[in-house]
Amino acid sequence: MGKYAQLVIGPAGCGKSTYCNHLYEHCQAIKRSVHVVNLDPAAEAFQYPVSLDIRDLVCLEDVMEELGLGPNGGLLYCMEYLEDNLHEWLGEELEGYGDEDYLVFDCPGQIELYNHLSVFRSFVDFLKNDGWSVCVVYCLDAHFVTDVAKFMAGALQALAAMVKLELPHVNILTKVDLMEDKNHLDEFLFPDPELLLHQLAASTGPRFRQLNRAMGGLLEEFSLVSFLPLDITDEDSIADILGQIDMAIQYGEDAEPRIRDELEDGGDDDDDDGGGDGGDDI
Ligand SMILES: Nc1nc2c(ncn2[C@@H]2O[C@H](COP(=O)(O)OP(=O)(O)OP(=O)(O)O)[C@@H](O)[C@H]2O)c(=O)[nH]1
Ligand SMILES: [Mg+2]
Repeated sequence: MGKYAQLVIGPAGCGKSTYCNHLYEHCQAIKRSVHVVNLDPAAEAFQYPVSLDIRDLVCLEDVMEELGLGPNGGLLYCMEYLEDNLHEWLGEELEGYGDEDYLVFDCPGQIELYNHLSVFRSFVDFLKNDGWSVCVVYCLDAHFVTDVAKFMAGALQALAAMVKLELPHVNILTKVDLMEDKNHLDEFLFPDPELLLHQLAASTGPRFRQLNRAMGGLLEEFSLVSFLPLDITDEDSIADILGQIDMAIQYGEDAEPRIRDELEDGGDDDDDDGGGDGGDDI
């Protein structure tokens, strides 16, 4: 069936790890197997079971202590260390995973890691070469939609990651359950640059008009920036998101032929209860 992965990225504290945990629990409930990988060398506690952990390779605390670096410099060092050890460490770890496996990479929150450094580009290139179909899941906190200027900045960051990583890409607006007023939510989920520009003009001085227009034009030209809402209190919300990601990476597309092949091979299935009625063609 193939090997599939999500790379969950986004600004600090936007809800990446919460999304990973929520997705893990949803998959448990629907009996779908996923493995969550911690790629944050500074992470301390997890709500999900960690299948693979960057801290087995490099840990922020040790780096800060041994090299006398601060938290930001230390994190950059850790991620560059990961980049230098992709083949040795990740390659070896991934040998334990194969066809039909689904990994979810919970990444650290500094956006310069995606936009300024080459580590994530090298990381996804490595996964692609190793046969993984990867979808980038870009998380943005719903508080970004309380202010048009903030939203534009967030959408442009998402666009930059999209362009930099060149992968199937899904944007998620997290923490929607915390929004008091959801009346204007749709305007941000499917942003219309013209409308946003109009609102932006009301909150910024006239000398920014051209700059605002250029940024709006950029979003319009790519017409790629739309968001799926994540409300962790609503199970349908995570199911919809997973469905969109499945479509983006064509997860399960060849599942049907596999079932057919198994039936043609005699189909002496071990467990299933009432599944065998007829079964001539599916
Ligand atoms: N109500 C609500 N709280 C959330 C949601 N997502 C995250 N939070 C809270 O926001 C805080 C940060 O969430 P995390 O999931 O740790 O965010 P993160 O993006 O993994 O953070 P870093 O890894 O540090 O960049 C935590 O207190 C979460 O409980 C959400 O969808 N709804
Ligand atoms: Mg996290």
